[in-house]
Amino acid sequence: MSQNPFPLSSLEELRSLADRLPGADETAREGAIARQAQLTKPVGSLGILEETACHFAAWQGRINPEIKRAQALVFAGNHGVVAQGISPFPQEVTVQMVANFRTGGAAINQLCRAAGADLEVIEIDGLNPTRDFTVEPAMTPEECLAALNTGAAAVDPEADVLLVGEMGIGNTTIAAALAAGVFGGTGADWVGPGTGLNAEGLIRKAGAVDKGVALHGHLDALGVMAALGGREEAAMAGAVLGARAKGVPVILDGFVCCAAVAPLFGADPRLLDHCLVGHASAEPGHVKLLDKLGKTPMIQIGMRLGEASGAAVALLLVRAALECHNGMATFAEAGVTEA
Ligand SMILES: O=C(O)c1ccc[n+]([C@@H]2O[C@H](COP(=O)([O-])O)[C@@H](O)[C@H]2O)c1
Ligand SMILES: Cc1cc2nc[nH]c2cc1C
Repeated sequence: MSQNPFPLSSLEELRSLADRLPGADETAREGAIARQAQLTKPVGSLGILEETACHFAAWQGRINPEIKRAQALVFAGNHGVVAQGISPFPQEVTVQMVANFRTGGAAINQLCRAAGADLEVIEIDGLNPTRDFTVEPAMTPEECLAALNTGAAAVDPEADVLLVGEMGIGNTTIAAALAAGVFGGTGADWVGPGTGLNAEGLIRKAGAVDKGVALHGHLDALGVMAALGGREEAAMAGAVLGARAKGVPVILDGFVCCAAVAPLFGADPRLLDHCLVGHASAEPGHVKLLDKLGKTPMIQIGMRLGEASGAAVALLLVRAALECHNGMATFAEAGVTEA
């Protein structure tokens, strides 16, 4: 296990970071798989609950993983590209929803209570909007790095799991641009209605993504993160890496969260190995993006809210998975005849 490499001093460091970050504990994973085979159920009959328990064993480094402290981080940011008319909501909704998170009135407050997670909301750069990527790079590499380091620093090393989410009017356009910038394709391939954009707006949104990709799409995955991304997206990428450095498994949220970490995958796919994807969002780009990232979502229940809500619902299933894994009797203990 290596030293905590944060704060990073340049985005370039991401290229070799996977070699400096801890990997999975394969002995713990094997032990968990062996335990699953001995529990009083036909092998495989608990479906993804079994794989989930083994994932947590590998990334917590113990055969019997536990969740005492679940940390949910919601990063908030604003985006210059809203000037292109790509969201039905005005930019001031970002700060208003941050206030709603703080007073406990948002969906994520209720879901964190239901799932037993502690919520923290972090406004990146005081919600100062990025620049409009259809005109110029959204961020300088230095601004992007600052947001990434903020995200990495926010992770509690005592947490047993991290849920990652965001709030930012316009950021489904950022997500589409990041997906196109990292994996190719046109704006139309990656955009969707987000918070409820109409058909005319969708054409503008796809056009904005195409314009941004034409301007900045020649850049590599890390260049794309700064030029087409957003501050809360960079912070989410940083939190995912900070969690890896601190030995904390991660549950990713929807389209925006997964697009935020796509540049990490572009730099080195191993950087996402400790992450589960909580759900498949109804935003149409998400399922396509998960295919590119090689990730299977835990659930698909038509959610498309963001703010870590899908990750919080998935945490309920992770808790169910670990209760079974740790609490069930083996065939030998229960005196049940094996196949
Ligand atoms: O991540 C998703 O799957 C997702 C899908 C649709 C909407 N959102 C949320 O909606 C906001 C962005 O939507 P928009 O239409 O303003 O781009 C932002 O605050 C996200 O949290 C998020
Ligand atoms: C009301 C509202 C709540 C949200 N939560 C995450 N993104 C959001 C966007 C809007 C518009």
